[in-house]
Amino acid sequence: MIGVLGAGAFGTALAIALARHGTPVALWARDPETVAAINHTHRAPRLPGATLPDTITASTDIARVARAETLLLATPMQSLHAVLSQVASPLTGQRVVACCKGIDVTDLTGPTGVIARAKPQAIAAILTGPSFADDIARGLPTALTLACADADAGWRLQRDLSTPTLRLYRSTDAIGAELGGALKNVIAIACGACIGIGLGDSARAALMTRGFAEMSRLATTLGARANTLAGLSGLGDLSLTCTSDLSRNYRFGLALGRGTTFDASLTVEGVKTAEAVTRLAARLGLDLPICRSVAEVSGGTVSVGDAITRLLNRPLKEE
Ligand SMILES: NC(=O)C1=CN([C@@H]2O[C@H](COP(=O)(O)OP(=O)(O)OC[C@H]3O[C@@H](n4cnc5c(N)ncnc54)[C@H](O)[C@@H]3O)[C@@H](O)[C@H]2O)C=CC1
Ligand SMILES: O=C(CO)COP(=O)(O)O
Repeated sequence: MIGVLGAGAFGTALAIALARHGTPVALWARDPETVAAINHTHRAPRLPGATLPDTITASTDIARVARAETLLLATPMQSLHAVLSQVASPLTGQRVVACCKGIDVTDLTGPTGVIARAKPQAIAAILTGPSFADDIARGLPTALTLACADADAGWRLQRDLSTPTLRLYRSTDAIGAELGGALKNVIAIACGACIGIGLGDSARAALMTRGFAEMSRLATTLGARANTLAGLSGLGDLSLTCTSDLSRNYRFGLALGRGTTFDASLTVEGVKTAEAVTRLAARLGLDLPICRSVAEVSGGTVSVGDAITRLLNRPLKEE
């Protein structure tokens, strides 16, 4: 039995993939309507079109779901600490796998840091990489990074969570994997804004490349390995998110660039992450101009046009 906290698009998609492969899944959702839809109609409101296997059972009882030996956390990043706080158990020795992407604006740590703070006796891991929930739910081939500082636990998680179409690569660099997944969303917003305002594909390629340099600068300063950033969780997810209209972060950026409105009910992790990154960079004395621009434009203090002018007018540098 695997427990999944969060019945949004990603939590539901992972539940479907695991259940199809023969693993029973208990899914926690906070609202009873979602639970009823899953249990009675095998449909999930956040993943329309998908039919859920009947070995997925949903519940509003977080304590029951949290008893599973392996727990996947699939709520948005900024709610992760609050959700873990609702679990009374210390989760001692249980494998707790964050499936969200971002940096907590309160304590400026990634998902495994939040798990360590809330449940220090749990084994924290992260599952991240290029993967749209719809693709996973449809059973299309997907490759992700499963990172856990505890190598033995990571090996077991890789074995238990891989399926014939969900291919997990193992790493012990949880910091690198979670920072790659968090930061690519910020760069995707920048790329969306660049395309939205009409700067074209060459400018987007420049932003992706210089954005990757910022991702690597921050992540390696915080202890990540450079080759983790070059893997699925970093470069892999950056490529997907900065180029696909299916990405909410990219589409949010497009709306900023076009000056149009964006559906506020959608999860856009890059906004808060840009804010957290800007504060982290100031604390660490790092220059991350693209991330800072995304924070300012998303926060409404600078226009897309002014941010671009400022980026282009920076002193010339060595690559
Ligand atoms: N949708 C996708 O394709 C992918 C999403 N992710 C990551 O998964 C995480 C979740 O994203 P999605 O599932 O797409 O979001 P979503 O917007 O589809 O669903 C979020 C779910 O979390 C619930 N939720 C929100 N705040 C909550 C709180 N305070 N307490 C309890 N539940 C709460 C909502 O009710 C909703 O069911 C994000 O960090 C995202 O970056 C990762 C890979 C792919
Ligand atoms: O993380 C994702 C793909 O790997 C999903 O991207 P969005 O959150 O931008 O939709």
